[in-house]
Amino acid sequence: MSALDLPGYTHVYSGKVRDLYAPVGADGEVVPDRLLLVASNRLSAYDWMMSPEIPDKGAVLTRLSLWWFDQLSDLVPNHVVSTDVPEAVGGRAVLVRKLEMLKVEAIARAYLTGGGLEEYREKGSVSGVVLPDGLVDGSKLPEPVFTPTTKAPVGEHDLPMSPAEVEAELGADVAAEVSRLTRAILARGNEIAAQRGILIADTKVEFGVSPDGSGGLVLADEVLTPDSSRFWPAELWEPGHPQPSYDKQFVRDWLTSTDSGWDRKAGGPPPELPAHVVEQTRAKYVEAYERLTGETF
Ligand SMILES: CCOC(=O)Cn1cc(-c2ncnc(N)c2C#N)cn1
Repeated sequence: MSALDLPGYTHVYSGKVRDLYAPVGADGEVVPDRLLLVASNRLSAYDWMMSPEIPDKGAVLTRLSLWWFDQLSDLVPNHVVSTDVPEAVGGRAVLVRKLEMLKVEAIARAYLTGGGLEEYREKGSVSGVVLPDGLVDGSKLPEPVFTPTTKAPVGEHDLPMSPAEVEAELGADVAAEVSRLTRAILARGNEIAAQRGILIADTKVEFGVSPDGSGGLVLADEVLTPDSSRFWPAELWEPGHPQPSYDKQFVRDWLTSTDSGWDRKAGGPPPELPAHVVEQTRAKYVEAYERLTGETF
């Protein structure tokens, strides 16, 4: 991905679908306590970057994340400073407080699938939490479970962290608070989402602390979006097999159909997405936003 030339900002880092910039002062120095978090229109599926991009995806997910930060403000403070951002990224960027980020991917699961299901099938537990017998793909868990991972370097996979490893990294008190907050955020998310026809199977949040050590945990990054979480359509939930993705199913279905001509196992990149798949996918992001927030995109 080529970084944008944003007057007044310098590019810091690019993830798969989002980019970080730092504001530069009139003196040409980087402003030390702010960052610009930009959501692209890029879509990742099956660990490949899709082409073309999905129009408005960045703006929809930015507005959804801002809405969730507000819904969660009684639970935890957040890093949002302002949406007064350069026109080139208007609507899909947020000016945030620069924090010292915890070196733990704070993941909570309300439904069992993916890596959590694999661990359960091996051990009867996930991240040290023993689960009831007989759970299957898509089973709802008795309550959300904290299943943290490392923050792996680019190109490597995040690795599960045991409770002891999390405590060694964060200290016992902060580890307990990160676990409590992550589970509370997912529980709150599902209280709201389930009423609007969406199940949030799991989510990844990130916390930071103020560089001067003042205050407690601050919720950062993005929150409860289809990029950081598994969104499932509630009306199609049926434990016992992989659930359809709320937002990525059109892409997955087309890529795995004969129409695409793609052989995922062959290891080559996927073909360009056809216009109808791009449009249907955009519509699902807008639909998720409008159903959850009650606002028109
Ligand atoms: C490419 C987008 O960034 C990330 O994926 C994760 N990330 C977040 C930070 C961060 N660093 C300091 N302060 C913050 N408020 C944040 C935030 N959010 C760095 N990487």
